[in-house]
Amino acid sequence: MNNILECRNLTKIFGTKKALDNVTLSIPRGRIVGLLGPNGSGKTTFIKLCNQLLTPTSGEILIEGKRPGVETKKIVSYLPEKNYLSDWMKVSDIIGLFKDFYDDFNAEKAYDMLKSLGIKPNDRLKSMSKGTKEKVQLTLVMSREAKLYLLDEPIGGVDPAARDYILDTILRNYNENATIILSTHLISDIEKILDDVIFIKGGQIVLAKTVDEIREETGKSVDSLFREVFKC
Ligand SMILES: Nc1ncnc2c1ncn2[C@@H]1O[C@H](COP(=O)(O)OP(=O)(O)OP(=O)(O)O)[C@@H](O)[C@H]1O
Repeated sequence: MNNILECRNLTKIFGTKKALDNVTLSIPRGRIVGLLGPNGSGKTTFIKLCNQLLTPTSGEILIEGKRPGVETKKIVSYLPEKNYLSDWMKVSDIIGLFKDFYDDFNAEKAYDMLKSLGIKPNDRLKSMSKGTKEKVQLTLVMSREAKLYLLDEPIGGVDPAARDYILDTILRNYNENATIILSTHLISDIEKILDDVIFIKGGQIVLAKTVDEIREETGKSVDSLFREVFKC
């Protein structure tokens, strides 16, 4: 099976709001995919459906051929848009927690990455800035040897100087057979690491191409094309 994720006619309706509207997609292994769209376009809804935090109104998602559930959670590493770690915890406590929870968690890798970001095992979350907490959370998620990483706004709260460093860290630490799907508004920062992009608007996919195709066909960067497609 070449695709790590497939969804067919996926629809999610909240009350009268169609957050996702008949989305059909295939995402291959070994790709870094940007899920890009304006506020309220359905990015978080899609990522939550992949993690079984929401259930589809109709249609289906298959991850390695299986519907989201206990089995898929073993191979999916998920970074939610909000910080869910308790403030009283030390970095070493959180690493212990991840080790207990996930068989594929590599604690040595996590400690190495955190060290290079200047974060110590005894540091407590409550003493950290929002951006530093985000770095900790992203490091933990990327320290799993997962097959699919779902990152919802991974660098939103991190200062511009640290963004490149974090993106390099992601690239250096992920296995090339795995796939990363990340949602972001910070397209110009992130486009250099992307293989593919998906533009989503009003819950519908309006474009799904490789970054090379976009550059060859339009002569534009992903950021410029995004600004054109989503001009207010
Ligand atoms: N629990 C909910 N109840 C009602 N409506 C919701 C709920 N969750 C999302 N929506 C609506 O569904 C649509 C898609 O929301 P979603 O959070 O997926 O967008 P997004 O692309 O992630 O936005 P942002 O970039 O602002 O984070 C929005 O119109 C939102 O208001």
